Amino acid sequence: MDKIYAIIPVSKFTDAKTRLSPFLSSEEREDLLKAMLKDVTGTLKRLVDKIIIISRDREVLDYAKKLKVDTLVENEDSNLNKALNQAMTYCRGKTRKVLIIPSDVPLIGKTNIKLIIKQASKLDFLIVPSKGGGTNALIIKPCGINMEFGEFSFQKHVENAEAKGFSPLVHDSFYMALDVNTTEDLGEIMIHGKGTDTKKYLESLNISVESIHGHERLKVTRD
Ligand SMILES: Nc1nc2c(ncn2[C@@H]2O[C@H](COP(=O)(O)OP(=O)(O)OP(=O)(O)O)[C@@H](O)[C@H]2O)c(=O)[nH]1
Ligand SMILES: C[C@H](OP(=O)(O)O)C(=O)O
Repeated sequence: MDKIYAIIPVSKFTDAKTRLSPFLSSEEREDLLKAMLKDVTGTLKRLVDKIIIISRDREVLDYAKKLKVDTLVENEDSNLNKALNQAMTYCRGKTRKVLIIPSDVPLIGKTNIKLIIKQASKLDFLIVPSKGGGTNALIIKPCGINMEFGEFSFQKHVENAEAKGFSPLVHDSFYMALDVNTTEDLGEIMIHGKGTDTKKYLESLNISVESIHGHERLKVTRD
């Protein structure tokens, strides 16, 4: 099968996952991101030919080396889309496909990754939607479409693919759609995250989850 490199963009450790404040402290959010990165890279290992973490944060790059994955130092004056373009430009000529995946999707699982790589082997575009209209995975040729991560990126990426004549394959998966941004997402990890470092970390904080039938599905608390 053709070569495929995974690209994981990571902004910074300090004050990461701001939407989880104040439920988690800044240090706890950093440790959560480290646990999620461990789960994501552990799942991808042996399923892709290379894993590249791109970041401007020296601590992130040092942690990536501890996870025994490759690193790219992100250009200054960058942002998420520029970082991905930088990483894909690096991959051009080295691999036929890239799998772009965020750091905050600890439940992706090997079964899903094997399936989307197989599905995408004969296609130029595969996308995994996230809740809230985002994108939780893309498999494309390096620089195959413009990066539109941000507001409602899923639809924008599909439109960019269609404009290039790619028939977009949408891989619909609850586990791959779950990027951890809100307290309720932490509840989903407590329910579905058996065996993950992310769930183990949340348990260490004495976080628990109850099913409620109010305006939210879950009540997430900590001692
Ligand atoms: N390399 C790089 N990665 C980024 C950048 N901005 C966001 N990311 C990463 O892109 C992925 C999705 O971003 P978000 O879900 O917004 O993550 P976040 O910015 O930590 O979350 P919030 O602070 O709650 O918005 C995560 O893996 C982030 O670490 C950036 O400027 N450069
Ligand atoms: C970066 C963004 O993530 P979200 O803010 O939707 O979690 C996206 O998926 O385009």
